[in-house]
Amino acid sequence: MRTLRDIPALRHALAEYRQRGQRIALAPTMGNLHAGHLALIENARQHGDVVVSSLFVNPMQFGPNEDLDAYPRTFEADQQALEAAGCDVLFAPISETLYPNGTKQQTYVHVPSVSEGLCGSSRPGHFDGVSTVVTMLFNLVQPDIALFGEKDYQQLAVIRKMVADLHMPIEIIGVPIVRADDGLALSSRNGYLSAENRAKAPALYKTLCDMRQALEAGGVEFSAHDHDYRQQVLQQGRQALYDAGFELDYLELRDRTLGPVEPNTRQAILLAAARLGDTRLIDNLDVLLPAPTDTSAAADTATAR
Ligand SMILES: Nc1ncnc2c1ncn2[C@@H]1O[C@H](COP(=O)(O)OP(=O)(O)OP(=O)(O)O)[C@@H](O)[C@H]1O
Ligand SMILES: CC(C)(CO)[C@@H](O)C(=O)[O-]
Ligand code: BAL
Repeated sequence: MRTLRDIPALRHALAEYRQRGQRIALAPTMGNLHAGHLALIENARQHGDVVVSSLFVNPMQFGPNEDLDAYPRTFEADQQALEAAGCDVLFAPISETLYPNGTKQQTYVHVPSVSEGLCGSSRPGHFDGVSTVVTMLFNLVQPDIALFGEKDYQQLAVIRKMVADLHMPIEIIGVPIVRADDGLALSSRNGYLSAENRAKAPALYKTLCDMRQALEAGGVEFSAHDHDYRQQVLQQGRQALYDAGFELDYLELRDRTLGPVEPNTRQAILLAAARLGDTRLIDNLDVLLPAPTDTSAAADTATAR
């Protein structure tokens, strides 16, 4: 694996692969790698001929009171893990390489609508930082394919929209969430959890699983497609997280494009962000809502009886 820190070396190395007609797959990361990141590399190997990963803790996507300085940096271990996983090129720039004029005067990419609400509300400006640095990485690497984890579901949706709106010739692949044995979604920030909070953390996924079951099955008095029933399940989920010791940022049910759930929506997704102490965790789970009751058919049946 080649580790490259500057732009000319990266461009030179990638031009060689491109000249040979090899398809380049890019997996961007912020380092402190775990099995979730390695699943991106594994998928990149399946979809491309050359695997490029980037490791950059992007200052532009951190808010002023967030954990930029505390973010775990484990470069040597990450390098070894990437090499063992079959990565061909690691691009690990320093901040001045990507932001020679700092981040304040930086031209930025804003993806409207899908970057608003959810994490966009809790972390103002976060997705502008993500779309901007991902655009830079796309311009520098010019990958054929890029891989992102479904754990950061809104981020994936923002990148898909940016790529579509700006006609970037890149196939975006979402990789399913890799979880610990107890269900907790792997995340670099899990390392911030105290032993006590790590023991509480799986309640986030468990709550989503309980809610999925309730939403898919419906209630005794309600059709599972009933708006009030869904609100009741969401309220119970919020209470369950509160009881488990979480402070909730959001817990929402959306359609899979992150639009609102409409009466005929079936493919939905539960999304949550919640804090245990200072640690902010995110998770999501897909839900297949039952088909709406066909009232005209029900009325016909009733008349027939
Ligand atoms: N558990 C996971 N399963 C699948 N993909 C993941 C998982 N965790 C992270 N990823 C993906 O890896 C890529 C890099 O993410 P990042 O380096 O921010 O790691 P992270 O563990 O999500 O860190 P953080 O705690 O900062 O959110 C992103 O596309 C992200 O969605
Ligand atoms: C996509 C990304 C590498 C951009 O900094 C980051 O947001 C992440 O690690 O998910
Ligand atoms: N995994 C998304 C990067 C971030 O939280 O800043």
